[in-house]
Amino acid sequence: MPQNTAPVIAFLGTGSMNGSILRGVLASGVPADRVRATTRSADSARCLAEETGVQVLSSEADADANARAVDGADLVLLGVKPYAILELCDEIREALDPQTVVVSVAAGITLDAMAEHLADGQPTVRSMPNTPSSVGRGVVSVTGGHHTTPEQLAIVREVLAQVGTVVEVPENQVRAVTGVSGSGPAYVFLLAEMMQKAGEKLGLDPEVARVLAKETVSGAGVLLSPDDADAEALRKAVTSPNGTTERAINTFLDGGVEQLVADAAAASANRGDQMEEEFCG
Ligand SMILES: NC(=O)C1=CN([C@@H]2O[C@H](COP(=O)(O)OP(=O)(O)OC[C@H]3O[C@@H](n4cnc5c(N)ncnc54)[C@H](O)[C@@H]3O)[C@@H](O)[C@H]2O)C=CC1
Ligand SMILES: O=C(O)[C@@H]1CCC=N1
Repeated sequence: MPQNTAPVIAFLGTGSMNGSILRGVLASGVPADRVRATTRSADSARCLAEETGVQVLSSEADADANARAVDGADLVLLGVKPYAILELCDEIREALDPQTVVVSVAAGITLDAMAEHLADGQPTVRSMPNTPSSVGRGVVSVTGGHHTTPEQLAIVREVLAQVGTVVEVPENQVRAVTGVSGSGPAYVFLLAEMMQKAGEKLGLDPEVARVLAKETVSGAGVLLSPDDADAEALRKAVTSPNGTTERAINTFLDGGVEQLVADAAAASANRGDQMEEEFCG
């Protein structure tokens, strides 16, 4: 993305997820002066500003912080917790330019609910990103709202492409995206935690077990990185007939791991549905 034409982006609520996208956007070469951010506390605003060089306003220190941050922005990324998204829409509604595209990264908040809390005709996008965005290896879905033009959606896609792979899905599939990739990094980290514990049980020093587990998961991730990489083929390359890995894989499969992963993804998706009912009515 050419630096002088980069859209001005405001990140409202810059914690784990919006912070990951912010760091990824900056790492891709978007200049810090094209970006603003808000957090709740003055301390976190100061830390983030020092780390990134971006102007960060605190909503605790300045009640107008969010409204001020969206002034002149082309894109606004809403990154507060789901229960607070619609309140934040109310807060910034009058300060938004009619052309500004409002992108929510929240689970369980629908495009219709956002539209009800913004001015008529305000362009909106619902997205479901994940935290590897901070290292440019995120994967994120986008769904355009009723008033979002293809050109506006293309700009959002272009910005998010700086932090990873972008897919477009209909809104009724965001629940499935959440179950696979939104929550997904946590599944992989859980596996790494369990591999470390297993190593300790097998008698390894905890630090050695930590390094083995962490490097195995991250190294396997690198092998899976090329576009044409195939998880099944990579697994088979480790699995010698009647060897050690075959015994381990069969232990996973006999223990019902496939059903367990499907159940976990469905539980995440179903919680997204529940949140829609709780917060969007
Ligand atoms: N953490 C993740 O891996 C993912 C999170 N999400 C979505 O991202 C959103 C945020 O989640 P996290 O980043 O995990 O939460 P978080 O708690 O780390 O971040 C929320 C941030 O919002 C700030 N904040 C709260 N109220 C504010 C206000 N009125 N004005 C300005 N800043 C305010 C907080 O200080 C905090 O920095 C949620 O809606 C979640 O559904 C989506 C995909 C993945
Ligand atoms: O746990 C959550 O609700 C958020 C949404 C997807 C990942 N983290």
